[in-house]
Amino acid sequence: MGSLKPQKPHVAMIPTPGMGHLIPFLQLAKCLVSIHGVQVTLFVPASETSALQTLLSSLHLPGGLTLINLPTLPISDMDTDLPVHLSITVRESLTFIRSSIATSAHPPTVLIVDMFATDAFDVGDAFNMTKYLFFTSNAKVLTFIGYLPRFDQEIAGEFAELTEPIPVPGCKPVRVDDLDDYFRDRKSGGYRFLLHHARRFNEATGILVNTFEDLEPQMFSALKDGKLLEQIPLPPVHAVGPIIRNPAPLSSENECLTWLDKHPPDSVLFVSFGGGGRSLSAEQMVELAMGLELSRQRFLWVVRPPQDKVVISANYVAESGGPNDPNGYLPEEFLRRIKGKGVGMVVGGWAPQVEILGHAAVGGFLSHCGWNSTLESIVHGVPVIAWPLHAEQKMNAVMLTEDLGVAVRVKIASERGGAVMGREEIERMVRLVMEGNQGKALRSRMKQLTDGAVSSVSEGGGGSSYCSLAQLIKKWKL
Ligand SMILES: O=c1ccn([C@@H]2O[C@H](COP(=O)(O)OP(=O)(O)O[C@H]3O[C@H](CO)[C@@H](O)[C@H](O)[C@H]3O)[C@@H](O)[C@H]2O)c(=O)[nH]1
Repeated sequence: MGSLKPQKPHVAMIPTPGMGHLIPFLQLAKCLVSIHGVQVTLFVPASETSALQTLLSSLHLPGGLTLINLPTLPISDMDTDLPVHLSITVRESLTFIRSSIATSAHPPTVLIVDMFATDAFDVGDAFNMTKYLFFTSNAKVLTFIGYLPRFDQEIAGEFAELTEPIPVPGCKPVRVDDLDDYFRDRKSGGYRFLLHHARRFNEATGILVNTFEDLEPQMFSALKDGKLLEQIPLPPVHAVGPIIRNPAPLSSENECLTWLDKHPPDSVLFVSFGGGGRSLSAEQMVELAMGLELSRQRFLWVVRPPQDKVVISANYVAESGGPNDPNGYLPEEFLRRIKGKGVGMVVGGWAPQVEILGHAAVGGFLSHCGWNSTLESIVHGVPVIAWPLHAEQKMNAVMLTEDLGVAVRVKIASERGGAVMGREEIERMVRLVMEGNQGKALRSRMKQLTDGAVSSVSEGGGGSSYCSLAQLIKKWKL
């Protein structure tokens, strides 16, 4: 595990697979090493995805950060609910992690795990480590999940039968429609695993959250008030964000960035549904394509194969998990037209999202509201069209639209995949954000959040997130 100066705290970090969890873990690790002088060993989940390989190969690892690749696991018949998949992957890796720590010349004394990796607390206990959780979403979602064990005991039937929103202490009540589908069945694997981890949250000495206090001021004043913690058994919560990937030096060879260079400020809508957890149906993708075209706004769309397999026409079959080539699942005439007019660009697979959002030409983001994407749009001052798909994304969309006023949201029926959102409605939302006064108002509110985000992590300005992390590390050095 490399050499370790005795005075440096050594931290082991255990993320779960999936770019939305791995990217903030890698970034926190880099920040602990480069800014705070901590030694970090991070266990990288096994994954063959090209996105992960690209990310890892582009990383400039600072001395003091060691990555250990976890072995690929022979897991078959995996439940499709994400919490199950992530949790089992961690459980199956614990023997490897345990022996890796046992044979380390300078064993880590602090353990930081993902919200779906609380089973790794057993390893922390075995080596007498101080245990923390790094929660890769926001404080509101953390509080909701922290409250779940108690609420689970209090309700009798299914969540879907509740006639009122869920009254979570310290936050605005949460509507059942804004929860992931596995909340509709309390016996589902997704629900049971989430509850299992929530019950273990308070084994941690503290929880680091990828947010900043000025973004969720009411939440943090409630969390600092002892009364909330009497109702929700959470350990101390520390806002340490926004922790997002640093932009790489702009590459003149990247086709997305060179295309953006040709367009005026705030004139391009960026469209992306995240790191690959879910995608739209084939039918919905065609409506989105047509809606974008009808809006007459410029767009840059990162497309992924549709969720389902649908025959759209005699020569066009959209197939789930198919290759990342948009020609395979978007109508040929659409691709030809937008290329001819130069109004849009469609790329398959993975794009440099942070660099794109930081480009002056980008003036709006149609997003699934994954928390990393949300933080990246806040840091770069880009207003959002919220199109949440699963996990806690609907709660994030509520925060962006109802609490912060920096987004508009698509019709909820289409988020569930139960109804297809038509091209005219999509056209209307795109125009709302990209044209006129409403778009300007959203953009100007977003820029105010940008200022708060940047100052919270500033070292010189004594930002709140910078100081929270520095204080924790001081304790680890004792
Ligand atoms: O083409 C792409 C697509 C994604 N990204 C990056 O990948 C990350 C994606 O993270 P996120 O926006 O959070 O989406 P998911 O991958 O869907 O994230 C999962 O994890 C998040 C953090 O817990 C949750 O908020 C989400 O709901 C959950 O789906 C971001 O940093 C993006 O910049 C790229 O760089 N290029």
